[in-house]
Amino acid sequence: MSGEDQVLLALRGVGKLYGRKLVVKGVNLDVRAGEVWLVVGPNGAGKSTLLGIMAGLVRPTAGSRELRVEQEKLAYLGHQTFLYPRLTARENLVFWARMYGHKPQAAQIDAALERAGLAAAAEEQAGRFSRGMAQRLSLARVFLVEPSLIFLDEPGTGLDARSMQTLRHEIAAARDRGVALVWVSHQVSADLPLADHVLAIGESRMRYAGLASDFEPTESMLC
Ligand SMILES: Nc1ncnc2c1ncn2[C@@H]1O[C@H](COP(=O)(O)OP(=O)(O)OP(=O)(O)O)[C@@H](O)[C@H]1O
Repeated sequence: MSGEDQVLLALRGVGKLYGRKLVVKGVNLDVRAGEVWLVVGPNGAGKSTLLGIMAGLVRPTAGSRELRVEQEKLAYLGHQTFLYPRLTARENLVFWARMYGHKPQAAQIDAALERAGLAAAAEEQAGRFSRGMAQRLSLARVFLVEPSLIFLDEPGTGLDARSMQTLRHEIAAARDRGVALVWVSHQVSADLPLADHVLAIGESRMRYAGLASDFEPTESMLC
């Protein structure tokens, strides 16, 4: 399979205006199977907007987005967890898996809850969860549906060091299965070792898009 064949998502000249405000401009990007992209930039740079465009949730006002996998193979986790508060942790996972057309085995759900550190809270309503527990359940949901392309917007929000470690393992395992992952992060130095590519945006424009190993962040790219 050639590199071009493996492209799961292609952006060409993508831009976004909110009213007259330019938020994203001139983004070109190919995301290939097995790549982990870290999206970095200062607050308000347009990272979430760009991730939303990639995930098909925000319509760009310029350029094109070409998705080369089925929509059902995408998984997205934004700032909101979108859990069902009246459903238990287990029921949330089962419901979500079914939405994606899966018939999850009880053992699969148990394993996902265990990895998320939620085995003891499996039968509790998600609405009672702390921010960290809710985030862990949301992340478990993302990995459970076996997507080809994952978008995570600051997935470390609310996670303690151990959960962050689990998340990094999940990301590495997904990458090794050939899953592509695009990840907005504020913890650049901690997260960079897991990324093989970096997209840096600042002042609405693309500052860098390429190999993580060649990325030399400047102060203005990060804050
Ligand atoms: N729906 C919207 N309508 C109008 N303006 C918006 C909307 N969403 C985002 N913006 C503005 O677009 C700019 C970029 O926002 P965005 O959330 O994409 O940046 P970000 O880099 O993810 O920021 P942060 O690091 O703070 O999360 C901000 O100035 C924001 O206020």
